[in-house]
Amino acid sequence: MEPKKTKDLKEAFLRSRTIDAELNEERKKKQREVQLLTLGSAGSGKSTFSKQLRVLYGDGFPEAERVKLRPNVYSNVRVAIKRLVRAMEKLGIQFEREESKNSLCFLAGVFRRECWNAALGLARCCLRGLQWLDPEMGDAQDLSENLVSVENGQHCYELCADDKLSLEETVAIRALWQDKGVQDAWEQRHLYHLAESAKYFLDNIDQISTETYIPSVQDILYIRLPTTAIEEHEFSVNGLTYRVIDVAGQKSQRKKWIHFFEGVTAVLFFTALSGFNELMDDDDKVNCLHDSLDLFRDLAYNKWLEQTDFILFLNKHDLFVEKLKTTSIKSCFPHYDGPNTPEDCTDFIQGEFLKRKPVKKTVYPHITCATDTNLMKTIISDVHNIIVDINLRRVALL
Ligand SMILES: Nc1nc2c(ncn2[C@@H]2O[C@H](COP(=O)(O)OP(=O)(O)OP(=O)(O)O)[C@@H](O)[C@H]2O)c(=O)[nH]1
Ligand SMILES: [Mg+2]
Repeated sequence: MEPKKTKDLKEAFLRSRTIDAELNEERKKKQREVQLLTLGSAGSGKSTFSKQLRVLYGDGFPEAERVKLRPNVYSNVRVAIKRLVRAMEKLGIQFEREESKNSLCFLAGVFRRECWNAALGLARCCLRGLQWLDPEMGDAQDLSENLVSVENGQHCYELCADDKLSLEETVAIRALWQDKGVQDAWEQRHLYHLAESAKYFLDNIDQISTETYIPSVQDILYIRLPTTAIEEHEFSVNGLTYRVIDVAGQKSQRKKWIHFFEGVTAVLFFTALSGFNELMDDDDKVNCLHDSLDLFRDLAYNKWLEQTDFILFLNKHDLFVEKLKTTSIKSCFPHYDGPNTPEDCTDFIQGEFLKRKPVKKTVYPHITCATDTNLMKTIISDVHNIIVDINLRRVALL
């Protein structure tokens, strides 16, 4: 019979070999899998980046999927025209043409229906509050967050997402968009909040209102639909599995982000360069770029992200270049005294971000236009190489 000591040794050896094999398998799996957390203010381009991954490495939005997004295009058109008209009131701008008032009257009926929908949304929130009184259903925090997001107009994108744009509505919207007063309000959009893609959709109102309209991939990239719940997407990119976590950028939603800090391979931080002369949608006292800089600093110094590298996307560069033709970044950075060229201004803003990180933290900046698929293909390929590097270092430490 085998002595007990030898038997124990054999068993211990086998156990250790199994553990080694499991660790090896785990390491290999980790080597192939990266967790990417997209962070940044509302509207900075986080979801558009995920959409580009889907275009380039996923199913590319097949027609059946694109049809489903048609109501979102209509919703963007309605929200845009409503905000433009409201801004005219606020800015004291008059319609150029008398007939525009009739168009507005007609649309007011549509907007009223929307108000009913909003009231319905609030009623649903109240119901949730009542459910909270019963400890087994919902929670109070959920109620207050929903109320905040209704107040911020976050839900209005979903509330006016009818599946049809009637002929009368199309005619009225087109007439208003062509009115000089509305165009003046568009020119002054930095004074209130309006999605930049408004022009893209309003210019194409004739095409998108046809019965046979199916949004193109480009249309989908331009749709503005604020993220309201954390979304996870998985893509296979050059042999790596990307698990991308897309969060809601609104101020009221940011406290939820911390739950996703653990196990992150890299943070993809998005900022909208063009926000330098804009106010936030959810806090109209705060400049968008200043908010983004503060947010970046808070995250770069966050102790849970101490070991995590950041990839910084200086996004909406196309809109930034356009704005610089008429506006100086001095409105945002009064101490800036360099030339107002896109190169100098981008360099300066990049420097402002890099100033707001701990010395030891690695941040990889990229200048991007998230709606441009060709450009993003190159950017994602560069970012991929960085992610491979980060991942190799991370796995070596395991
Ligand atoms: N012109 C232009 N538009 C962009 C760019 N990046 C994003 N957009 C548009 O900006 C809007 C907001 O982009 P999203 O990707 O939804 O922003 P987000 O960061 O996910 O916002 P939240 O979900 O609210 O946190 C969309 O209408 C996009 O089409 C860009 O580089 N250039
Ligand atoms: Mg989003």
